Amino acid sequence: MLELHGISAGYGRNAVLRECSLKVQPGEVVALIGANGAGKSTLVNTVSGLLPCRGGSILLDGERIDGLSPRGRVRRGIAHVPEGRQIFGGLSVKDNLILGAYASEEMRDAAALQERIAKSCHFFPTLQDRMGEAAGNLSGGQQQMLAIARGLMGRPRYLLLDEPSLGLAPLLVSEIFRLVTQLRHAGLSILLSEQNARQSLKVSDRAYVIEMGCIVLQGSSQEILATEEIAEKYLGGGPSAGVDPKVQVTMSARLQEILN
Ligand SMILES: Nc1ncnc2c1ncn2[C@@H]1O[C@H](COP(=O)(O)OP(=O)(O)OP(=O)(O)O)[C@@H](O)[C@H]1O
Repeated sequence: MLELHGISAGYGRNAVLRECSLKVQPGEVVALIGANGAGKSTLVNTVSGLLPCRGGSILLDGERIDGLSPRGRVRRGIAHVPEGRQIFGGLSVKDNLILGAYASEEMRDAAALQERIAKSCHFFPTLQDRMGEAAGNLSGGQQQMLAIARGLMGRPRYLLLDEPSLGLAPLLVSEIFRLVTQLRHAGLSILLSEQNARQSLKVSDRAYVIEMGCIVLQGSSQEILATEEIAEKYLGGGPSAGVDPKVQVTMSARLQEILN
């Protein structure tokens, strides 16, 4: 199990996360939902070690990992698929994948590496066909697939997906959420950070809502989907909503921004 206990983190004088606690149990998909700037990426970066904790602790299977380097955490089975894909556009698809195995011994064994690439691309046949191409030539959706496949190269047990649907066309967004379910069936436990609240609640078991660096609500995703306040803030209408579009127009700009 991955557990965060009272995590605080920030940038310089900007304290962002305030005593956030959260857990991902084996086999679970857990959604972390919140508006732009709520602190989702900061929390995910703190789990993967890109950002140090200023307080609290992170445990994996009961052992503290918050003192480990990002590489050490990859070795313990945590992969981070960052917001914005962060692929290397000038490198080939294959080289981007190989970078995902940087923490692994298999980096030095060509046959093992090849096998790892094949396994990581199991869900992404398009990537298999475009191994030699520059990653920058891929579409946004394909780049997101590549970022996820690169994460799988570390053979993770826990996958941190930061805003995987961001900037994608609606059809691809649905594809990404279907993929989350497939990855879960393949045995991965997933922390899914998303602004797309409705779809992430539909594919997750449990969810946490983060506002201004604080976890303000947690529960089963079904419960949260049915919560009036959440429906109004994040889903564009009440839970029973035969939502009148005229009512939606009255919602604040901030709430509109995070509608699906
Ligand atoms: N590198 C940074 N330096 C300083 N402040 C930052 C940095 N990254 C994020 N912040 C600030 O931390 C707060 C939380 O940002 P964060 O990116 O974690 O939010 P988010 O919920 O992931 O939203 P988004 O969807 O915009 O990424 C914001 O106020 C943001 O301006």
